Amino acid sequence: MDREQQKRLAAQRAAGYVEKGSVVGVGTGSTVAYFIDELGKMRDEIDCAVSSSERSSELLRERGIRVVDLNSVGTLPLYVDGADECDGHKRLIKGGGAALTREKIIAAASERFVCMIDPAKRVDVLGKFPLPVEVIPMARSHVAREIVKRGGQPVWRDGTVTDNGNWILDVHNLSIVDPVALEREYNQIVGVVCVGLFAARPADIVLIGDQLMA
Ligand SMILES: O=C(CO)[C@H](O)[C@H](O)COP(=O)(O)O
Repeated sequence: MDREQQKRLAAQRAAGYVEKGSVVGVGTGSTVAYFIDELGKMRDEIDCAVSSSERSSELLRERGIRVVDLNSVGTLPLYVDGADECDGHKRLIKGGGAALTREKIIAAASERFVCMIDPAKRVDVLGKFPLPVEVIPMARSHVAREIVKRGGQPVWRDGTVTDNGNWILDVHNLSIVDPVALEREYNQIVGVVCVGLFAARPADIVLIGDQLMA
């Protein structure tokens, strides 16, 4: 089975976690696009969605799903998103699609975070996928120097502007032994808006294709 089929299977299984009449938190990316297809089929059964990106909002509206602001709903019962890497503790690297900040906010505001991946993204140690860090544009060089001091190799994702008007540094050469500590450490660099490590708040449920990760 190819990766796209695995993503679609994960999205179909994730749709089983959506409760009738509820507000659904929706992530960003190609796997989430399959999930939005599934949500479209259930649009009369759900209330509305909170979206992590302009891209996902557009897809949701195209399928007749109302998109509302997180401030108007408070705590969400469910957030469904993809990831770039996932370790055995359901800790993630996210942000390949540059939506990490809104994704992390919605994950934090959700009671249950269901993450959908294909088998290639399951790793023992996070860090092979370059770690995305969203930065305030004027702080790009400062943050990059601070990351180099900490052993990382930051590369500016030139040309990418996030939905929040910020820039992305992708940090290469990491083998993340303690993801919670690294998330905390990078969060403390002035000018960092968000680190694409979801370790302090990992996923609750990980679907690898249609299989539940133990
Ligand atoms: O974090 C993300 C976007 O910021 C995505 O969830 C991540 O990049 C995975 O994307 P895809 O499902 O296209 O492989």
